[in-house]
Amino acid sequence: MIKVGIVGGTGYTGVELLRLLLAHPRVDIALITSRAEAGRPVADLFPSLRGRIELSFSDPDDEALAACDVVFFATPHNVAMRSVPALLAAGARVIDLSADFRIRDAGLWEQWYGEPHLCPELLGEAVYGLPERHRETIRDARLLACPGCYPTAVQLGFMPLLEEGLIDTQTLIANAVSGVSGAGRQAKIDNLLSEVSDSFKAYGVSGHRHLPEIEQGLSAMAAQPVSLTFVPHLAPMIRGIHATLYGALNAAGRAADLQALYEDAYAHEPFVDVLPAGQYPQTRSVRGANTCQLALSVPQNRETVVVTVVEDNLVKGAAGQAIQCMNLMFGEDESAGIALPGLLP
Ligand SMILES: NC(=O)C1=CN([C@@H]2O[C@H](COP(=O)(O)OP(=O)(O)OC[C@H]3O[C@@H](n4cnc5c(N)ncnc54)[C@H](OP(=O)(O)O)[C@@H]3O)[C@@H](O)[C@H]2O)C=CC1
Ligand SMILES: CC(=O)N[C@@H](CCC(=O)OP(=O)(O)O)C(=O)O
Repeated sequence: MIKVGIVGGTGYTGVELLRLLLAHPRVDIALITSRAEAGRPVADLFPSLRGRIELSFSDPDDEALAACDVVFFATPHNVAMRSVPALLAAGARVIDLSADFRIRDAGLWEQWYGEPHLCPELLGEAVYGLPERHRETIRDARLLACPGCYPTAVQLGFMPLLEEGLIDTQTLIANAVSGVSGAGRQAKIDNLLSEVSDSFKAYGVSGHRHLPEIEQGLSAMAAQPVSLTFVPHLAPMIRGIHATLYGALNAAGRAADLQALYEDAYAHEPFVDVLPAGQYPQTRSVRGANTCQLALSVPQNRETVVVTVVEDNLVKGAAGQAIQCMNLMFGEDESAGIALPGLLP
């Protein structure tokens, strides 16, 4: 059995990890932390877990966490990097759902996250947890940096086009929409029901912290620097991300069978589903599932390709993808515990 610790068990991604890991055949959850709820039974805070878990929340404690085989950090950024060196030194492996180890350049990280990075020497070792791109290196990772929710959708959507060199790398556009759970579970006036319902807005247009992470990943796919216009939006739904991606096709792209390209590229991926031509993915279809669904469209002028992508931000965008990586790291079936259909048809 894999002995698991979760830091940040009361947040949205933390409880999603719990929901999925409790159904995992090879996982034993040893520790779940919360500073605010220390001592309280987990099932008392989350009644959906009644009868499924006996543990109570505990205060984060690196010594206790170090006895786990793997520790998940479902915490805001600037938290995991305080504990990771000690946990790795003690032999534990770490899967960080936050942004602490996603950007390889410490200076760029500090520019976007506004604090000095506490262990820049580990940035080169951290493996970016996008299995569709880094499956083999994930297997050997001690330190796994889970991609952000928007970055997962945008990178999976553009990947085959960039790897094959079929679009202009300087004019990429991603319009992406998130449900409110993407902002976390802590109380914020902006996220009140009365603020977000019956409303739709863009935010972070002049610069969102996911931009450098996405450009880093896309540039590696294209083997040259890419430039992306990234516009995130908030929609009145709880879960889900919908991204609409635009790429200007070059001559090779205009001549290619893009539907076949995507179907072939993702044919053996358990969690990427390319829809038949003419269909468009909906967030409701992947709610609760570790699935990224996408569709290709080429408007009649054949100048631009449009890729529409959906995922559940808390599953393929966070906890599900983290477990997919854990399965790879521990030699388990990649789909163990996460082979779930969406909650709605
Ligand atoms: N929500 C989403 O859709 C996604 C989120 N992520 C990332 O995952 C991480 C968690 O997100 P989310 O679950 O939404 O966050 P939440 O705000 O919902 O939960 C944060 C959790 O972290 C704990 N925590 C906060 N500060 C500390 C600290 N200093 N030390 C230890 N524990 C702490 C909190 O509990 P307590 O304060 O009681 O200790 C709480 O359990 C973030 O980095 C986020 O960016 C990634 C992809 C998608
Ligand atoms: C709706 C909303 O506010 N979303 C968050 C991003 C989601 C998130 O948690 O960021 P990571 O994926 O990097 O962890 C935001 O825009 O900051």
